[in-house]
Amino acid sequence: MVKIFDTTLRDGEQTPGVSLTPEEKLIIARQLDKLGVNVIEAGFPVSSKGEFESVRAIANEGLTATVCGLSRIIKNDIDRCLDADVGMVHVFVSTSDIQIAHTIKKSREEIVADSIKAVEYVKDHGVLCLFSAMDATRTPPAFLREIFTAVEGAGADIINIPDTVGVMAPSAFHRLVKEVCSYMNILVDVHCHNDFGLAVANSLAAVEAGAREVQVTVNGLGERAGNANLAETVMSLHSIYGAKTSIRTQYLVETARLVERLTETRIPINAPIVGDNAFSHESGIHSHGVIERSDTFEPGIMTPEMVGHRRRIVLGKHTGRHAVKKVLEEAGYHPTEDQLQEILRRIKELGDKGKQVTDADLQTIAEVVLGEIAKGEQALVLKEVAVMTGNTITPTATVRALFRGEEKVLANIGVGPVDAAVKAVREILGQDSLIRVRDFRIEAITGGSDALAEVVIGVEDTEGRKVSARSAREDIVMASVEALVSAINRLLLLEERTSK
Ligand SMILES: CC(=O)SCCNC(=O)CCNC(=O)[C@H](O)C(C)(C)COP(=O)(O)OP(=O)(O)OC[C@H]1O[C@@H](n2cnc3c(N)ncnc32)[C@H](O)[C@@H]1OP(=O)(O)O
Ligand SMILES: CC(C)C(=O)C(=O)O
Repeated sequence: MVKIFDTTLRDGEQTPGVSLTPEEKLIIARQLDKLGVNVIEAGFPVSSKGEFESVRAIANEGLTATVCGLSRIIKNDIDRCLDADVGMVHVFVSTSDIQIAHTIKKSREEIVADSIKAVEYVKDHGVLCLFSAMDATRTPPAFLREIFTAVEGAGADIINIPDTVGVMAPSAFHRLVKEVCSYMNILVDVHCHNDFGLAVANSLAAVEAGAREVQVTVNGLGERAGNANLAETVMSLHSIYGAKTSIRTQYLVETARLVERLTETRIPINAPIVGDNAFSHESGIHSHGVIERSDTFEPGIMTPEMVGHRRRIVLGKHTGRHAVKKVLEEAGYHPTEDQLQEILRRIKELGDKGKQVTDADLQTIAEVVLGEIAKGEQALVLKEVAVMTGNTITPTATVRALFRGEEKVLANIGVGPVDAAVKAVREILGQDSLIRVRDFRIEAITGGSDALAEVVIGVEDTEGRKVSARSAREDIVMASVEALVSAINRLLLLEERTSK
């Protein structure tokens, strides 16, 4: 069993530009608990009043996970953690020569003595103590052994080997962790940074070498290039190493998207496990294989269902006949072989022009080729859009539309006119609407200030059905609203067709 120590709310929040409100931290903590992490490092209580309150709220939430607070080897830092009611205090101190000389500026003897005092003080208060030798991977091994042995003697429950600046190669980290495990009698934990993209590989090497706890963050957030990514580490442990963790993997995508939204840090489309493309296939040969049997072109030992994702066949320049037939059938169309070839030809024509083939494009092509134009009634019909913007007013949009035959007029504000208009359109659907905008891309397709703007919008419902649509206009607000309305109509139609 490998324990999962999540530090999204501490090191993850140290991502430059990210800062969470206490309410947002609590929401994430609840989700991490639902996911099943063993430890939630909720923050660094001494760093601010808000941070202290936030850690205390999480510690008193009645979560199953142990809630941990970070502390320097300073009594006041530890007191703030204890006052915040945490179940574990994580004390850390620099141990590498470079950090000792330029940050903490104490002798090694003082550092060892203060570390012992800090650990004893934590243990005197009856909570768990985790000790980190910061910059362990650039620390002389003999000094690392000296300080780890000293804090173990002082009562530490866990020691952590951080690769603070992410400089280890997996083979070297394996050797280091193995050596530390050979002389420690308590749980060995690792904390890897991703400066060379090796944080997950190093965490896995550490587990192979005997570490039984790994520190990770959702979406790999953290200082600089971030920490070991939780989903990648956990799924590698489960599916490749056959190791057990307490993680309920079916919540991995849900968790990643929640953190993406609250931290406003976008998950790359090709991110492993949780990225939009993690189980998407466009090329004809792959799609054909996957339609026949998914593990022809997927790992198989990890499926979308295992992580709460969905498999998608995406159409474009590289598409083949089998994929188009499958996607059309799922949308309720049954073309003949000739019609299928014609639809495929038109899709490739769009792809050759460098265009993304949206779901709305496919539907339009299919309806033209199958002679089914304008068959379905549009659920949402746009009547009027008005926007106000400027340097002294808050951008505001008013939208008048028919939604399922009922006329509605709604207004909203936004960071800009497009945002305000998009929000107003969403309001038309009602408060309970579970449709949300997932992708939004604006491109100028001609030059100059009168350029034609092309907008591609993707919307998604709670079932994970995704639909994209485009519009092109000189007016960027109108292009955005039209693309959104088109995408919403297509999604509502898809919901109707697929729930029959
Ligand atoms: C690798 C990591 O991620 S470690 C965690 C890093 N996270 C953070 O720093 C986020 C929160 N930090 C903060 O809010 C602030 O830095 C605080 C409140 C902790 C300290 O703020 P300030 O008192 O203004 O000090 P500042 O941040 O400029 O410098 C750090 C001080 O801590 C000392 N320090 C650093 N690590 C330790 C340690 N483990 N034990 C004792 N002292 C330490 C430094 O020597 C320096 O002391 P000095 O002021 O006497 O020179
Ligand atoms: C506090 C320690 C574990 C840390 O964040 C690091 O070394 O990167």
